[in-house]
Amino acid sequence: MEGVDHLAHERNKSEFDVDAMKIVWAGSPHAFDVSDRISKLVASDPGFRKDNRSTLSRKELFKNTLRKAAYAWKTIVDLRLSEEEAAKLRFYVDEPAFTDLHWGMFIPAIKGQGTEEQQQKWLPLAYKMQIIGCYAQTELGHGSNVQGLETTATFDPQTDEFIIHSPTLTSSKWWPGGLGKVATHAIAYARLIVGGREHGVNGFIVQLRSLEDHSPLLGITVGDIGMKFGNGAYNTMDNGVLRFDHVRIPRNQMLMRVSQVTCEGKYKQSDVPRQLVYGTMVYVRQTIVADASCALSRAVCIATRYSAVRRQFGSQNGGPETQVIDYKTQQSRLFPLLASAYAFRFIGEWLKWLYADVTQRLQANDFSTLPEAHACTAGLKSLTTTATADGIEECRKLCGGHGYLCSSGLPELFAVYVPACTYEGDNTVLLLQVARFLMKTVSQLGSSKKPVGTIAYMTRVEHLMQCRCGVQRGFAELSVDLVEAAVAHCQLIVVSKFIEKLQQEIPGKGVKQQLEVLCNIYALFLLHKHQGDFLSTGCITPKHAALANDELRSLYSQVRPNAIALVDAFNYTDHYLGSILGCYDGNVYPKLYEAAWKDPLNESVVPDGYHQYIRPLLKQEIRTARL
Ligand SMILES: CCCCCCCCCCCCC/C=C/C(=O)SCCNC(=O)CCNC(=O)[C@H](O)C(C)(C)COP(=O)(O)OP(=O)(O)OC[C@H]1O[C@@H](n2cnc3c(N)ncnc32)[C@H](O)[C@@H]1OP(=O)(O)O
Ligand SMILES: Cc1cc2nc3c(=O)[nH]c(=O)nc-3n(C[C@H](O)[C@H](O)[C@H](O)COP(=O)(O)OP(=O)(O)OC[C@H]3O[C@@H](n4cnc5c(N)ncnc54)[C@H](O)[C@@H]3O)c2cc1C
Repeated sequence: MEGVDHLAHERNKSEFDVDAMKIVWAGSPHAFDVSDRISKLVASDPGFRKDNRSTLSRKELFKNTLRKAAYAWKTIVDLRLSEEEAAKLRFYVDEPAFTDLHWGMFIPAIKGQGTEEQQQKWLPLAYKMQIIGCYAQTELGHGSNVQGLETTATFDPQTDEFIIHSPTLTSSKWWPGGLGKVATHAIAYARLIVGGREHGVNGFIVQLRSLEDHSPLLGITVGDIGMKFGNGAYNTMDNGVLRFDHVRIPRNQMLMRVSQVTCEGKYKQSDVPRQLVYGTMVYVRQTIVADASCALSRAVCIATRYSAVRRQFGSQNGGPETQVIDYKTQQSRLFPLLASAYAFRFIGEWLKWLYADVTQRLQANDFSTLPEAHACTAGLKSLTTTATADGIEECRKLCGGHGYLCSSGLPELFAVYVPACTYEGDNTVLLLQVARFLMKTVSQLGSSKKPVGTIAYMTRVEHLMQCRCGVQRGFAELSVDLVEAAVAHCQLIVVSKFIEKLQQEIPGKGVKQQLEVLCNIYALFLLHKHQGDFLSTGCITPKHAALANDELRSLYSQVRPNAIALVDAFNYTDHYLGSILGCYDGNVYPKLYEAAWKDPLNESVVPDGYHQYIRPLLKQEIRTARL
């Protein structure tokens, strides 16, 4: 039944103002307006169609991505979209592409690590896309260990140039997105060598391809690294391999905000900390946290709508069967994910604020909050991406068999999302950074350096004061426990920032009450999941644990009538969701049926290969067949 809203009865049950919740989710009325307008613009333009990705070959898929990126750019220019609107457009086009790295890493790297002069030269070219950049840090042999990179940048005072070289196979750059087939330039990370002395890893702007015919420049070997996990999915991206054979670049193409090399061959270090060379990663980790809530909310929206449509068992007197969303077991798997989507939204918002704050301080040469910003971005990136990847897979299972169909949107979402647990820092490696920060803080307890911000609570934990002397010993031996401690620390940040959000004024009938229910679910679900730890450390009693479980059950019942409205508040178009199971009107079965017939396998009734392989089998002629 086209045009009928099969979820209308669910929408009528909701007890809060959905439009007001949409504003809370978007962050502000302005952000809602931009997001709403641009998502509809993309959804209504056939040029941004994406429902055929899983059936295209890699070459077709990639060419289609190039077309879409060019079309998106034309739309941005023709409609004179602002930077904010353009970023939203790329987001709603929803296809990983070289442009993510150009706007998301290449430009931020120049802004963060380039001098004023370098920014003036390179940024206008990059903003107009007259050059296209990528971020070439990882090598075949080293990704996590940035100090272990092998590419060299040796200063030649005779010519005032750097010689960029890949001395070994393992020094080949490997993975950078956009590098394989598109980027004209890279920020390449290499060990800086001046006058025979090494000065650590630094970034260099290196031109890779001709701006006339796109052919690789002298000394550059470059290509794509091959197919990745999943059909379609991240294969729209040209992750690349790159080797340098004594490639010469002018001296002023070393990014020189953190350290400089003069034409006489003198190395100078600014008074900014060396860690600023890692600044682009801090920036991107923060955007990844903000994106986690988008990916998780998308999966949750699909699973929630479908759970209200799907019925199994429980028919009485010939009446309808039970909606699967009414099963307590379904609720206990789904609603904590719904709560997590909201929790991650707010932690993403807070992290954006923290990042803006640290950036402002850095500009004023105040570096005091950098370690906390690094720990928060690293830890929250790890926590939210792990939970989101696991959450998407759980949503697929919550949709039963149909969740496994590409038309559910969930397999592709998982395949695109799961590398977020690895890129921008392997999640375990990042948690070890948080653990290092926590241990350093513990060792300083009782000194004049008082912990502030997200670690202020440490002074209130009696036990920590007692163990502060021994923390620098046995880090590696205790790393498994330390990683768990790092996760707990990050969860504490998420919960406390959710609670802080609720202390603000939140307009709209019933909106705050719904958020309170979700916040309680988020916190109590964690307590339930880790009750062993809480009980064994004496933080709670068995009675507390039982009470938490009772409360969770009651909270799930409170969410149930509002579940559909809570996912409607994400304001996702059917185009963005890309899921038959999650479509707004809930008209799932006719759409699934229709989609099946559009599969290329159904183009002919008798398949290609029948005469060659099936008929000889059936006729027992397999021995004489030419296979
Ligand atoms: C369709 C949607 C589009 C959305 C668009 C969004 C854009 C996003 C695009 C997403 C696409 C993703 C593309 C992926 C890109 C990449 O993956 S780029 C490569 C990323 N690589 C990594 O993340 C590598 C991870 N490794 C590291 O970060 C580091 O090497 C390390 C693990 C931190 C260790 O470094 P090392 O120098 O050995 O450090 P330590 O000795 O451990 O520490 C020294 C001190 O420095 C401090 N520190 C470390 N890192 C930072 C930092 N980033 N900032 C500030 N400080 C840092 C560390 O804490 C130590 O401090 P002290 O203890 O005080 O000494
Ligand atoms: C889709 C995708 C896109 C990417 N895009 C880019 C890009 O644009 N530019 C770029 O430069 N790079 C890019 N990368 C590379 C990415 O940043 C690295 O893969 C990532 O940093 C992890 O490093 P690694 O591959 O060396 O993992 P490894 O460090 O080799 O990890 C392997 C295992 O070892 C463990 N491990 C490693 N070190 C430690 C330790 N000290 N203690 C305990 N365990 C440890 C890890 O936890 C992991 O389980 C991309 C990667 C992917 C998958």
